[in-house]
Amino acid sequence: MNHLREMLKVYFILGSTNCFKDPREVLAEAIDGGITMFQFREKGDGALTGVEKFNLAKDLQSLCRKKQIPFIVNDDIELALALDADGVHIGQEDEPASVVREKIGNKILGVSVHSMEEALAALKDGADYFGIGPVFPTKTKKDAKPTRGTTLIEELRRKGYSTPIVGIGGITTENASTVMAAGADGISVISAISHASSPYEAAKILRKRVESGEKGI
Ligand SMILES: Cc1ncc(COP(=O)(O)OP(=O)(O)O)c(N)n1
Ligand SMILES: Cc1ncsc1CCOP(=O)(O)O
Ligand SMILES: [Mg+2]
Repeated sequence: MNHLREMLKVYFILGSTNCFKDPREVLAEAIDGGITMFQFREKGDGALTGVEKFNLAKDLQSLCRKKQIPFIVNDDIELALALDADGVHIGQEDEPASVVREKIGNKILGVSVHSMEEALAALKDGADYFGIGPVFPTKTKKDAKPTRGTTLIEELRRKGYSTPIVGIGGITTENASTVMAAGADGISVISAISHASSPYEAAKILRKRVESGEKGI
């Protein structure tokens, strides 16, 4: 867990409904471009289920393993355990974090939080990192909470909490540096990479922005 902060720098999330070409191709390019962590999130209209979902997850995990990129599963704890994934990400509408922590042992546990109260509860329940957002407007998650900018990230840092944090929601090469400046350890994106004409170039620029803190154009 020592390197969790480093691994969160450019955290790419993908499922088959987020891309216009084969997700395996998109992930392979994103890995070559420099993503540092990956989340399999198979959700939304037309999402795969059953054996098709399992097989896609297995293929994506195998791409991650070849390049030592941590592989996290969104929501589906049983899938994460079946694949021996590196961790899971859950939100406030998913299984309670305390129950998930019991099920997954010392695998990475990410929890979405939207307030100080949720953050403190998640810490008590064993969260390793927070996903905070949507920072900016997003079209990718239909049931996303209202956009709140970087206020919660700033509040947590101002109050001295050092828990690893990623900002999520509407993050692009242009605004990634704002999220880092607020105190995040990294940025989590779907469409900025999955919809890019070159997922390789998009991942490469995001990595550069996160590491240099430079504003994009
Ligand atoms: C890194 C990261 N942060 C937040 C989320 C959102 O999780 P959740 O609120 O459970 O919503 P869904 O992704 O399940 O629709 C995330 N997945 N990853
Ligand atoms: C999963 C999730 N949780 C909060 S916003 C969001 C969607 C992020 O997608 P994008 O990077 O395309 O805005
Ligand atoms: Mg969820």
